[in-house]
Amino acid sequence: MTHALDVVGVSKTFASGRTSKAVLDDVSFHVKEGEFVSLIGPSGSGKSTLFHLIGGLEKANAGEIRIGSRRIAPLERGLISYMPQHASLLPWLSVAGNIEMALEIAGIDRMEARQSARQWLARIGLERDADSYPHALSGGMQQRVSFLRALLSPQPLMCLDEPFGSLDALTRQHMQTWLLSLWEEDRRSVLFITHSIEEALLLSDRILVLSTAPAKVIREIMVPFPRPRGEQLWSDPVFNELKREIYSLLTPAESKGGHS
Ligand SMILES: Nc1ncnc2c1ncn2[C@@H]1O[C@H](COP(=O)(O)OP(=O)(O)OP(=O)(O)O)[C@@H](O)[C@H]1O
Repeated sequence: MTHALDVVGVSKTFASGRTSKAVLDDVSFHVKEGEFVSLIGPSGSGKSTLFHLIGGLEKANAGEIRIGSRRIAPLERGLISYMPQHASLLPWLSVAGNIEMALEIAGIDRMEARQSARQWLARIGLERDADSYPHALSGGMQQRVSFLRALLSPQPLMCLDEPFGSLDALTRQHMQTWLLSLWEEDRRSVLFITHSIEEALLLSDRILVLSTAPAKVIREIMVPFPRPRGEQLWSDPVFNELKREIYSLLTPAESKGGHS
């Protein structure tokens, strides 16, 4: 079966002058069609670097990346839809204009894009902000528009790089349940970076835990909760067990007071 993404034996070392830093060491994993996979790992473990390799912004030293059935050439771009940590909306276009542009890039003609953008904005509760410019929106609203742009982009794989990292706790929680309900209606293949164990457990079908750099995948966790999911998960004992398990994988032995 063809996967949405295959990362096979990928290694990456950054060299600068005489020094070099190995960031990824023989990393392999895949994302199935329609699957939501999260990457969680210590700070500096190369999660964003992986996205840069998949998105063609950096070149791997070894290994292969396939999107769908296509092996991507080094530095080949445009094959994924990408949502960064900070909303990257076009400041000179209105909110509706930003969405229309994503639809037009996806091949929808201008008149239809105009109509469809308004309908989508209504679906995410932003119909009244259609004519505003991005700078006039709150951080959470900007991220909703940014997510919608990624969702409407034509590429089948969405790579979301800690999209809620800069939001306050309450807004973040709202955004998680919002994303979940939208994604559950229209299951795209997603690779999601997060630092939050709860967020990964709430959203994902599978979680890949990375080690410190040079990073390897040290654990794959199948998330067993049925969908649709909601805040009832917080009180599920299995949720708390998995949370503890991931936490202990991410916490180095010395900071737990043990010896390795
Ligand atoms: N272009 C680059 N040149 C040199 N070193 C780099 C470059 N990009 C990333 N690095 C280094 O690679 C390592 C991994 O960085 P990366 O941003 O991928 O980690 P991360 O897991 O996404 O971190 P965080 O969770 O803190 O966002 C870091 O030590 C970083 O300094």
